[in-house]
Amino acid sequence: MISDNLVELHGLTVAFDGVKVLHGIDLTVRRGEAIGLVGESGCGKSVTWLAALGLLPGKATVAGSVRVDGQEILGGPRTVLESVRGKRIAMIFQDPSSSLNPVICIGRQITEALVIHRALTGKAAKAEALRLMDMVGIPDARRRFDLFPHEFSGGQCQRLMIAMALAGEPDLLVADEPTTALDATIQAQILDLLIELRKETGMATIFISHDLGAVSQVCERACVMYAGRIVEQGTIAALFDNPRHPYTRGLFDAIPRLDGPRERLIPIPGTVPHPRDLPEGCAFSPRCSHAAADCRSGRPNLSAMDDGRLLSCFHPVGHPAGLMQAAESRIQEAVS
Ligand SMILES: Nc1ncnc2c1ncn2[C@@H]1O[C@H](COP(=O)(O)OP(=O)(O)OP(=O)(O)O)[C@@H](O)[C@H]1O
Repeated sequence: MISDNLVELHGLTVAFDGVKVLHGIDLTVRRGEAIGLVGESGCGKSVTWLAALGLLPGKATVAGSVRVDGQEILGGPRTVLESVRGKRIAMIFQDPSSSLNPVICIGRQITEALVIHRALTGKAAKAEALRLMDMVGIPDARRRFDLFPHEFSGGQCQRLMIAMALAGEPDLLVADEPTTALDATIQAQILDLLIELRKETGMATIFISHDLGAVSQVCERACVMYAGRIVEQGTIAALFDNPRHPYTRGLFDAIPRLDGPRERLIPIPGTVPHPRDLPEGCAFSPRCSHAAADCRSGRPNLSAMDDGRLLSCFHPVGHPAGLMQAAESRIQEAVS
């Protein structure tokens, strides 16, 4: 029987030149689901997936386990990793130039991906490349098949990068800040495209973003990362309505809200520590207004709460599960 779990990360750690930047990430991605990874710059969001896909430079030391459909891909033969990368799991980045070759026309680049991942050739490969260009919303694909990346706009290059990623019919698309470099209207279009493609193909999505609003549109679940660890994980509803880690709350307080009276934005004081200089105990404690002596001496484990979320905090904020569930059922009643 095929398990519901598509990708399982267990104790994933990464060090660069002996300095640990990722401290044992555990995360299960189920088939078809969309999970957001959020946190300030430098928290380890990108490194998590670059490590899982063997895309980090040679100086990185990666340990732990990455299973795809139960098969270990970390530290195994290169052929196993290559059979997964691009085909089972594809990754797209903020900057399309990291994936698109400027001196090869777009049609050929997508066709080559189809040759590699799906062994399509000739007319069949071209027809499929055109279908993918059409699917990601490139108008007049047939006429633009022979154009080069610089002949497309930034948003269209992002769409073309997504088309290349789809060439292998991946089970999981990892989208690393895919909209950050785009203006607001194009950002919204790319988000809609990701949502549509997931509906159409049933692929799972990891959405890495600073933009909590975008995460809530695309994902059902989110992981909040801080200093190389997951500090809170739960459904979008649970995290947005009732953040329990002071860091999650801090991220929300620091963004403008469009859905209510304009409140003062409260930035989180201080900055993310350098991985070389992590404080004792909870890494967030020096920036946390709720921190007590125990936070500075010990580090809380990531543990399951009554409402199903995972939390790593000795002194959570917000409401315990019971109150939250009552609030959720009131919301349900109000909308039904
Ligand atoms: N190639 C590298 N060599 C050394 N350190 C690195 C390398 N890549 C990442 N790091 C370090 O690993 C840590 C995690 O970086 P990562 O890029 O995963 O953060 P992030 O949460 O994705 O941030 P951003 O949102 O800015 O991309 C940071 O301290 C970063 O400086």
